Amino acid sequence: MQDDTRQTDLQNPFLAADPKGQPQANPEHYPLLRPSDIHATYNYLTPVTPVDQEKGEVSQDNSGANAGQYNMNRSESMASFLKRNDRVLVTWHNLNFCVPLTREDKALVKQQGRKKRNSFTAPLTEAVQDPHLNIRLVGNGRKMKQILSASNGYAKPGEMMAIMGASGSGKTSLLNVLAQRLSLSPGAILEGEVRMNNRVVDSNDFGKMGAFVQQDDILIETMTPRESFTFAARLRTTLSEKDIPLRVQEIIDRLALTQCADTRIGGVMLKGISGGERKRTSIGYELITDPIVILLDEPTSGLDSSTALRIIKDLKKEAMRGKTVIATIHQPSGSIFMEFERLLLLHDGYQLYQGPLKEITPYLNNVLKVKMGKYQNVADLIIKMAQAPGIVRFNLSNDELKSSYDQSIAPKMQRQMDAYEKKYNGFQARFSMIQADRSVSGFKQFSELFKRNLTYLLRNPATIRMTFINASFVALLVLALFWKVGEVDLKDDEEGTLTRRSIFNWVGLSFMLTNNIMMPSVQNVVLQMPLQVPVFKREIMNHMYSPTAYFWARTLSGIMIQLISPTLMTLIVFFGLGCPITIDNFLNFYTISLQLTIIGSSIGYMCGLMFDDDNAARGVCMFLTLIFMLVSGGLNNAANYPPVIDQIQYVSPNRYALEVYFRVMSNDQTYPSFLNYTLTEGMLLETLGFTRGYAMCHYVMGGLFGLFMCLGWFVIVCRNRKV
Ligand SMILES: Nc1ncnc2c1ncn2[C@@H]1O[C@H](COP(=O)(O)OP(=O)(O)OP(=O)(O)O)[C@@H](O)[C@H]1O
Repeated sequence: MQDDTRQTDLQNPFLAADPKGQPQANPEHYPLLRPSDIHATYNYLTPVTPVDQEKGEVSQDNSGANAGQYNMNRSESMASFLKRNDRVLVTWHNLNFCVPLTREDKALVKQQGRKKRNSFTAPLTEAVQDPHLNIRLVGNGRKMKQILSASNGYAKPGEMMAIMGASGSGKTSLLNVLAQRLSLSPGAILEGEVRMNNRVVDSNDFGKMGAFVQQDDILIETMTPRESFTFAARLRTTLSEKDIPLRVQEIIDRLALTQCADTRIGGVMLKGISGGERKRTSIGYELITDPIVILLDEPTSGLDSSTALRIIKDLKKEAMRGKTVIATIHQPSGSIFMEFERLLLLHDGYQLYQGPLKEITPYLNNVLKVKMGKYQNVADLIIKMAQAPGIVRFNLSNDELKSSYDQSIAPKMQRQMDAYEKKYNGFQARFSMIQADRSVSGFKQFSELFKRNLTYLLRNPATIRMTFINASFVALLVLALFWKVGEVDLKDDEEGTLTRRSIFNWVGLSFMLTNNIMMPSVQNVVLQMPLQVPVFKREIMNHMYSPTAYFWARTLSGIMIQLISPTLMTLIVFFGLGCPITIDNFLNFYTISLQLTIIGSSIGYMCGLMFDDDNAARGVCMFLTLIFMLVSGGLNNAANYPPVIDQIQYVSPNRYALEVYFRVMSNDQTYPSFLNYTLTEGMLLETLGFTRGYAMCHYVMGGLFGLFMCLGWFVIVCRNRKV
């Protein structure tokens, strides 16, 4: 038995260079397990003889799967199983995928009102079928939209498979099902199985050994490709700090990103690398983990033909390294189309063709009797055929395409799939470098995310500039309105006019400060939340880090930037208000401004995480801040609220902040004597209902910060517990 060399991909022993220097899968180098790795319960078989005697693909397969075979102990975890496998046959069996009806679907169903018994029966349903909308009734009589219907198929290692079909035919849904990304479709029902090397995968398995490249390039725009790859390598691989730069450079070279490796990725607001480079960066971000299976949703969309071809050729190289590559593709050029080995054609969730690319033309000519022009692009023709069969041949219908597939292709495909499953059953090779079980500590996840988010914020000039401009503008406005309002001599104010005026000013000042610090801190966070949510969703689905690590890193780094605002505000405003300049007053003023800011941010995070819809998040934030403002004691006397409203002021940060600002102004003043009594600070505070005191206000503000942060953390954990 050969030795299982546990090498990294930098010295991939499974590749042999062909004379042109292209990496080639080398069947002779597939290592088997070391004797020490053999679990006692593995039942080793002698090298497998070709399992399928049928002429065709299986007997011609040179993927090296015959090198050895064992039956996996069912109690063994998928993680340890996959560690021994780097060549994965992906198969899927009888997939029926239904999603809840959208409001538009329901309206359509109502309109059509025509219900017909469904011809195919799956245990899932009793059914009603409509020609435009596949409706199924699930167990409890609920109607659902069927997106994939009895889909079977396989993709082999070393090959690239194209999934084609018109828009809405179910390509992305199939890819999502293969990647077990079911959390993207809440309420969806999936029947059938996805297997890898004949082992049924569950929702946690794919992220540990495969990669999914989404259609949209979801990247942090202020980072460079090199920084992005390094971040992914730190959190998703077991490579040492010494090896990470080498691995990153290897990916950069492999995807020809050298020229832009240190340029910011950019986005809508920030010019960065080109569209093709962005797409290759997205692919590299996933390839950094050296995944065994690579799924890509429309990797060429929006790119010019030469860039698209280049990307497909890059992917082809990955397939030649022994990876299983499956990509959905929409109207490819002839040259791109010819790079694929295998094709799956979908229409409304049904399969119309599946097999080697080279067999599509004979199938069209001989079975479907479709005449092709000499220079016709086959890819164009089959897309047209899937959309409107009558265009490519008179009288050709979708029903004929389906029945032709069922009769001519499905049985043979099924036999080949069974044969391959036997052949790849438990096939073993080198260790995968993806972290099967996340071994990066929670603290490491936190520190990497903290660094990334801080860099993101600091490199975002607009954010920093706006923070400075906003804080300075508000501070100057406050000074313009309340310049030296604390510097009045009340001593001989026997009429009390000056005193009333001053108290009115101090309350107004405190109210304005409270709102102008709280509101921007809430809004800054809520407005920024949507920018990073797609990145979070993608990474959390890849199990890169935990929601807890993300939450604390994101909020604490965000709050650090937010602290600029109250600091600037205090420095500009405090000395111009005419309040007694003492250390105590300054510290109280500054501390309460900081506390108000961080509470505002925590409310923003809590609401931003609670809703997917930005408008809903903004709406709830506005509502909360408005309520807190109304019970702050700035608009009416804090001692005189009606009973229910009175309770709200206990959780209103504005209420405590306003009291502290007022105390700073009223502190150390010399109060006048009237006919019957002498006004004191205590009397004044009691009359206005500001009776909590400095210490209590600061403690409660600390508690409220903790409360809103914990609520935000609770929301993010609950909302992502099923990912
Ligand atoms: N979670 C869902 N809820 C409701 N409808 C859905 C859901 N997922 C997919 N669909 C619907 O299923 C159909 C197939 O969607 P899918 O995204 O798989 O198509 P596609 O072939 O990838 O299309 P395109 O090429 O335009 O991306 C579409 O009509 C889509 O609106």
